[in-house]
Amino acid sequence: MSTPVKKVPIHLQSSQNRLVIRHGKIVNEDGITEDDIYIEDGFIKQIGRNLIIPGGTRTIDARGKYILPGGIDPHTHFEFEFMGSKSVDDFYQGTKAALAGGTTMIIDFAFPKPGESILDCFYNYRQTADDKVCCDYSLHMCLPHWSEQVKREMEILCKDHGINSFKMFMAYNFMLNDAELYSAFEQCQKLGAVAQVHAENGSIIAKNVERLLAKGIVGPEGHELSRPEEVESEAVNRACVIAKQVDCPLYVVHVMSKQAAEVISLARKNNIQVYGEALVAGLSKDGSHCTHNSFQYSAGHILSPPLRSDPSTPLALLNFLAQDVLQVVGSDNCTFNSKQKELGKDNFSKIPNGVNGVEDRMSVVWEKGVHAGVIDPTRFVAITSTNAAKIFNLYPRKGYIGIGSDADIVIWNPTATRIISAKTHHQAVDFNIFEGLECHGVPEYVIVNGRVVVDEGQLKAVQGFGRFIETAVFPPFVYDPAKVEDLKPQRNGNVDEIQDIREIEKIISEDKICLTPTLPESNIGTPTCKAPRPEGQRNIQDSTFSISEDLDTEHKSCIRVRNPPGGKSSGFW
Ligand SMILES: NC(=O)NCCC(=O)O
Ligand SMILES: [Zn+2]
Repeated sequence: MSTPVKKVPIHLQSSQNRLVIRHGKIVNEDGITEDDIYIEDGFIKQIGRNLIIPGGTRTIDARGKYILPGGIDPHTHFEFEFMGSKSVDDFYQGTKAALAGGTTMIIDFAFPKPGESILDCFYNYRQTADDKVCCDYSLHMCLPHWSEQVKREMEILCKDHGINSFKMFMAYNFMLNDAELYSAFEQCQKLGAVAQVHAENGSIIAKNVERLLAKGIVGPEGHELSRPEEVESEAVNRACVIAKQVDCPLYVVHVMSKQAAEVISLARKNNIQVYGEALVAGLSKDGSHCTHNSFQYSAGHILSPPLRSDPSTPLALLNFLAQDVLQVVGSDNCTFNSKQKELGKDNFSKIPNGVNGVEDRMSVVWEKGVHAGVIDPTRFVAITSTNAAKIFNLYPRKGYIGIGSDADIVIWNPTATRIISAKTHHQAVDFNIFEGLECHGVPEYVIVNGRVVVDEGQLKAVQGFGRFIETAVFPPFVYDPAKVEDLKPQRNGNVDEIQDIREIEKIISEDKICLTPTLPESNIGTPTCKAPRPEGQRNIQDSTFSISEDLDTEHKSCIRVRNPPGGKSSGFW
C-alpha cells in the first residue's frame, strides 16, 4: 500500500535538490572544458566559472577528476525468460548494479512470451520494471514472429508508447526469414524507427549443432565451433542488403568478430546506414575459456555470437570503435547462475546464453580503451553514452553535459583502481567474466536525475527512482543527421526558463498518462494511470527515501515539447 509523501518544510524545499560540482574536467564527446556545474531539481541549470549558487547547496570537489555524462547501456536483458531459464538480475538489482558502475540509464529488450502480443508485452514490461528501476530506462521491442497484427501494433507502440526501436533475430527458433525481415525493416522505416538485428545465420547453426553433437562434441567448446565468424558476418551482410532495399537505418547488436565488423565498415563506405554495437565482453575477453577444464568456467562465458578464439579480436574491436566503424558499447547483460548454466552440461546448445557486464562496462572500457591508450576520454564518452543517446533519440537530454540536460553525471577518478570480482559486485549472478581484472578508473560519485547515488564510492540506489523514458521516432542522428548540430545544448551559461518548461512537460505527461484507461484488476495492466502529484517535495539526497514505499505518483513519462517557450538553448524539451 502506498503512504503519503512527507511534507518538507518550505525553507528546505529547494536546497536539498541543489548540487554544485567544482574544479573538474567536463568531458563531452566534442571536447573537454574546466567549468563548474550547478544542478537543481534533477537537471543541469548552469555551467561556467564564478556561478551564482544559492545558499545551502551541497558542493562536490572534483579536482583531478573527470566529469562524464552518465553511461547509457543500450543492451540489457533483466529478468528475461530465455532458453528454459530466467536471467537472475531483475530490474532492481540490474539497475542498482548499473549505477554502481557509472551507468545512469539502460535500454532493455521487451520480449513477448509465446502467444503474447507485442502491445501486451510492452504493458507487462512496464508493470514489472516501473517500480523496480533505480535509474531511467527505455525499451526496445523484440519481434519473435511477423504478422499483420505485429505490423499494426508496431505503429501503436511508436505513436502512443514511446518505442522507437525493434529487434529482429536471424538466429534461434524464433528467427525471421529474409522476406519477414524485409517487411519488418520496411515498417520500421515507415514509422521512423530503428531496426536492430541479432545477426547470425540460424539455419547453419542448427545444422552445425546436429553435426557436432553426432560427433560426440557435447561440451562448451562446441558453442563457438557451431557459430564461426562467417556465420555472423554472412548474416550482418544479409541484414545490410535487406535494409538497403527499403532504406531502413540498421543497428547491429553485439558485433563480436573482426569479419562482422569489416562487413559493417564496407557497408558504411557504401553509404548503407548501419551502426554497430560492440559488447564489453568482446573488448576484454577472447575465446580461451573454451579450453578451460571447468564446465562452470567455460559455460559462464557462453553468449551468442560467441567470444572469438582469435586472440587479436578484442583489440581489433576497440580499434573499430576508435575509427567509428562501430559506434556503441553495450553489455548484453543476461545473467544466469552456475546452476542454470548446468542445463547444458551434456549438450552445449542448451547452455543458457548470456554474461554479465552492466556494472563493469564503464570500468572495463576505460581500462581497455583509455588506460591502454587506444581511445581518449571524449571517444570513451561517445561510445559509452552519447552515441546511444543519439541513435535512440535521447540526446541531448541524455548523453551530454549541457545546460538543460538531465543531471545524470559520473565523477570519474582515473587514478583510483579496483579489482573486479563476483564476491564484491552488486549483481545477483554468482559469476563474473571479468573476475580478477584490475581497472584504473573508478566512479567516485554517480548522480542520477540530480540525486547522488554513489557517494564517495558508497552505493545508495533507490528502488523505483528511475523513470520510463519515451523515445520519439525519427531520431535526427539517424534520419536527419544535418539537424543534430542544432540540437546541441549550450555548454556554458544559465537557463532559468527550464523550470517552466519542466512544469509544462509535467502537465502534458500527466494528462497523457491519465488518458490511458486503467483496466480492471483482473486484466493484464496498462501502465498505471498516475494520480496527481501531491504537494510537498522529496528530499532526493536522503538515502532513506524510497519511492517504492511512496505514492506511485513520481513516475511520469517524458513527453517532448517540440516548441517550448524559452528559445533555442532549451529547444529539446
Ligand atoms: N547474447 C546472448 O547470448 N544472450 C542474450 C540474448 C541475445 O541477445 O541473444
Ligand atoms: Zn542481447
